[in-house]
Amino acid sequence: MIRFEQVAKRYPNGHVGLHELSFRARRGEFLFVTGHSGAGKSTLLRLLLAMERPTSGKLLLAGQDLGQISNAQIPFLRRQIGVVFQNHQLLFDRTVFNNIALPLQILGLSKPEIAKRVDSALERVALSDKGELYPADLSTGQQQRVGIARAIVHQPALLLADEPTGNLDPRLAAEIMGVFEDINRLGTTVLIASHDLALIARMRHRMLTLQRGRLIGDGEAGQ
Ligand SMILES: Nc1ncnc2c1ncn2[C@@H]1O[C@H](COP(=O)(O)OP(=O)(O)OP(=O)(O)O)[C@@H](O)[C@H]1O
Repeated sequence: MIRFEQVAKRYPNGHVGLHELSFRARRGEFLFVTGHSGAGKSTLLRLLLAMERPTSGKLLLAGQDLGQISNAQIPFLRRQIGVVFQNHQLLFDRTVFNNIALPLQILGLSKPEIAKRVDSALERVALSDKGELYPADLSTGQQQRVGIARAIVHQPALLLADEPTGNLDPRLAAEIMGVFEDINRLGTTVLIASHDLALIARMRHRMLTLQRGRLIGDGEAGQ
């Protein structure tokens, strides 16, 4: 599903985001990317989203070469990916239902199809009864669940998350990680960038450790 072959990213100002990073992830895997601030986690995610291009090396996502794809192909690439942010970026003047529906409205799906998919996404994050509420009516953990529902509503093959539990207390953070595991069990590949080592260690998934743009560890967390 994901293949980094000696991928390097050097920013125009000379900063190096990644140094010749190589790893592969299979379809259906659950993996964490961890490392201190500046280690290259966000760079890795931005490369997968084609927000940045590799400076050298080869990066393949579902068989597509992200160093070579044209700008016109990028929207099609992003339809295969869902993204969860730390501050979920919900629209507070829209209901929960309409927040989740937004990506499907942009894709031009019919109203009945949108309703069906939003209901299914709400069910997957255990918020079926909250669709008509507004984000301000929800707790922080519930708001993050809405962010996850919005990220999976177009049924992406790959779900990326950048510090998705950064604002949550340990109990809620563990709960949100459980939601990611449920989604993964249904076949979605999940890649989460996080520096919460205590939480990651309890989850026993694959963990890639970056340090100053280099891969210094690849194995099961907590080992
Ligand atoms: N847009 C950019 N322009 C220039 N340098 C950048 C840019 N983005 C990241 N960098 C540099 O690349 C390196 C890796 O940064 P990156 O944001 O990928 O790390 P990170 O692990 O996500 O850090 P954090 O946990 O703080 O978000 C850092 O040295 C950073 O200064």
